[in-house]
Amino acid sequence: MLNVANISFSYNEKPILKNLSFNVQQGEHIAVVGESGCGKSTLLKCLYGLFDLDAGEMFYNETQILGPAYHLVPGMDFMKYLAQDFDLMPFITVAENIGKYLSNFYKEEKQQRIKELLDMVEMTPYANVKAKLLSGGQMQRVALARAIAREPKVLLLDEPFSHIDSFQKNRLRRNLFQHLKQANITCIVATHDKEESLPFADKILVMKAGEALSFSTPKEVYNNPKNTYTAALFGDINVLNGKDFGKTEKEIICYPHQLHIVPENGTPAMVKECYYRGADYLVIAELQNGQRVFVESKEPYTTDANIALNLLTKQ
Ligand SMILES: Nc1ncnc2c1ncn2[C@@H]1O[C@H](COP(=O)(O)OP(=O)(O)OP(=O)(O)O)[C@@H](O)[C@H]1O
Repeated sequence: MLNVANISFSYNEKPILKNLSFNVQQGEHIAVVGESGCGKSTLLKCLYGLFDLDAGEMFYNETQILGPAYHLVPGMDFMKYLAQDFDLMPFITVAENIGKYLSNFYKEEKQQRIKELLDMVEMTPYANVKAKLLSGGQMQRVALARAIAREPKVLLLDEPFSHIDSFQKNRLRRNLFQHLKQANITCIVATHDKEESLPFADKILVMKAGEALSFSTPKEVYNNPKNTYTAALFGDINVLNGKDFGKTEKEIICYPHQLHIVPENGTPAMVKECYYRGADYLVIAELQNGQRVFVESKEPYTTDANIALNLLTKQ
């Protein structure tokens, strides 16, 4: 188990992490989410032992995670940390980069493992290409394969798919996260992308200005966001006055798919903008009090069309 207890950290006296605590069971997948600059990367670096904490403690089972003041070479050997820069060796091949930390003693096993990893990140055709000739997305895939080559106990990933195009991203995520689950590797991923946190994480840590706002399952965080900050991490949101929609609750946070356009007996609104999104349309409509709201719709609407809205929430 990874146990993080009341940790705080500052860069040059500027407080960045503020009294964070959470526990992660072996094999769990944690997504760390929050607006840019809230401290996600700094948290991963602290967890890896790259910095000395101002306060608090971190343990992996009985081993305390300590910073550079206690280690000649910072970083814990049972963990792998994949930073946003990939740090590949440019003049050796893709296969050699992936096998860099694998033992040369068992040559056949090493080649087999490299083959498996190349397959997983869909880089087999590039096995013999020098790393310096790869695109950013290809480098990121090789760096991912290298990070898990020796099966760490804990894997820390900072925006691991940021350079990978959407054709490959989803498949790659499924390949990687399934592999980590099967191998019982604990995985902590800093991400901006709800497609990465909601489907794969066991728990989501929501951070704001270095503090933990919540640490809960994706369903709980998404369905019952404690505040507009949390809800807005998953896309457009509406903050409605419940009374405008026949509810008693005063302030209601809802997503565009929870507002439905109905034929009649709804809250009147006028369409202002309409955007095609592939599977549906995002309609921006104005209520009679002037508030603009986001509504998901199967049909397109023209500007100035009069519509009626129904709010579907638990309240
Ligand atoms: N080496 C550093 N020295 C001083 N301040 C830093 C350093 N690295 C980061 N910071 C500051 O610490 C804060 C947190 O940065 P961090 O990179 O951890 O955020 P983040 O949530 O990962 O952001 P992003 O999502 O944009 O990657 C920011 O205000 C940043 O400017």
